[in-house]
Amino acid sequence: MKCLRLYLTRNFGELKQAYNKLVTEGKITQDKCQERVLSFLQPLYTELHKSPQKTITKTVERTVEAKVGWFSKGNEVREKVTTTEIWRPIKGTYLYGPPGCGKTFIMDMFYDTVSIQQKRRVHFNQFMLEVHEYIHKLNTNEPKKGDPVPRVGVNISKDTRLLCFDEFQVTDIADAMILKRLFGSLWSQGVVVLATSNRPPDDLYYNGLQRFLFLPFIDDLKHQCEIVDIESVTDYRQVGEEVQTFIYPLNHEAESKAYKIFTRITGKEKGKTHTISVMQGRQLTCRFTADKCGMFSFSELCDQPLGAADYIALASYFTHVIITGVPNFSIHKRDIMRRFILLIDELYNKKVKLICTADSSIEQLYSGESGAYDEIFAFQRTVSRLMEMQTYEYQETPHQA
Ligand SMILES: Nc1ncnc2c1ncn2[C@@H]1O[C@H](COP(=O)(O)OP(=O)(O)OP(=O)(O)O)[C@@H](O)[C@H]1O
Repeated sequence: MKCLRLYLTRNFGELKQAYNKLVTEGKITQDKCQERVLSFLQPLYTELHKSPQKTITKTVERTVEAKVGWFSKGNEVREKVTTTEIWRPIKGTYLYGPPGCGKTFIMDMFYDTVSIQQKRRVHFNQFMLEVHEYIHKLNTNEPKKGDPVPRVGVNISKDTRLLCFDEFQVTDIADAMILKRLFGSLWSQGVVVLATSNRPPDDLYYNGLQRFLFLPFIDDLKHQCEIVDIESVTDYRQVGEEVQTFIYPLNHEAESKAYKIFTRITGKEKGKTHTISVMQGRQLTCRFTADKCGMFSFSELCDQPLGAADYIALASYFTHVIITGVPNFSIHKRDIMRRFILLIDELYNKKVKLICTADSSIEQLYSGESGAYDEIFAFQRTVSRLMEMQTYEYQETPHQA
């Protein structure tokens, strides 16, 4: 418990100094919108270094018991007072804006600069997979203890003071239905949330099923976090120099190029089957692989019932992925498109080197349709990422298994 009590005070402006250093060293371009976000984050940074880190809370549980006996009158009220230590509550930050403008970069800088030990930075999809696995475990091991979701929150809070989420997005009804209870529990324990997202809170789970049940979570989010719009239009992913890893249109030449690239990467003409483990004992069979390079048809990856867990396993194992036959997208095949968006997110997060053969150029893969609000937004991020994945800079970034 002692290590939780930090008696540090940090210099105001430390975050800005870290940013200025990167500018001076020529590693990044000075950006007014990012500097404005830093000024919003500075109070959170300062608060996180103040002591005490923990505070005592009192919970009073009242039960009413009927009096039994000849002379009993009415009911008896009993009170049980429990005192617990929680993190001192601090308002978090929800940072949103368009793809590629540096939200993750700012959050990572914040995360690296904060010197508390009880911090965790995680991709939102990965976090929710872990939460569902945890719920499953509690339901199996402690079936009589009631709703497992708040207990998951309390357990997470034991060693987490600051939770940084990259890419907060809600597309799954299973996630949408537990977020209020999960985050309610985290916030009641004083956990601070810092999240990045492409969408303002009011647009989360925009066309989702039973959205009315999700809306109370949005109110809580706005109450618990400062909502910050980065207000930037710069997409830094478009700036880099490109290498051609997106081959189009689909024809015999494109296909033979894909095989040549496989041979160049692996030194082998033919691939063999390899099975990788996914969560909860599931396995994913990859038909054409050599070393850490896997070649897949688009339909093998996106026209099958695969999800985030499969794509995370894939992106963790392979350093290079070749996808053949990426089609032009349409809202009429929404599931296929959503899986592709998810797949690219995970490959990008782990810095997997991606080679695709496709119907058309990255910019022309999806032209948007009326009523496809969610998809148009989400696909903008995919386009931005596919662009960056073609740059020399990305190609030289090590795989993050
Ligand atoms: N000021 C800057 N100067 C140069 N490069 C930058 C700057 N800010 C961010 N970048 C780079 O731009 C790329 C995109 O940044 P980042 O991933 O943070 O964007 P994002 O807003 O989180 O995008 P998305 O919404 O798609 O997740 C990264 O490679 C990052 O290092």
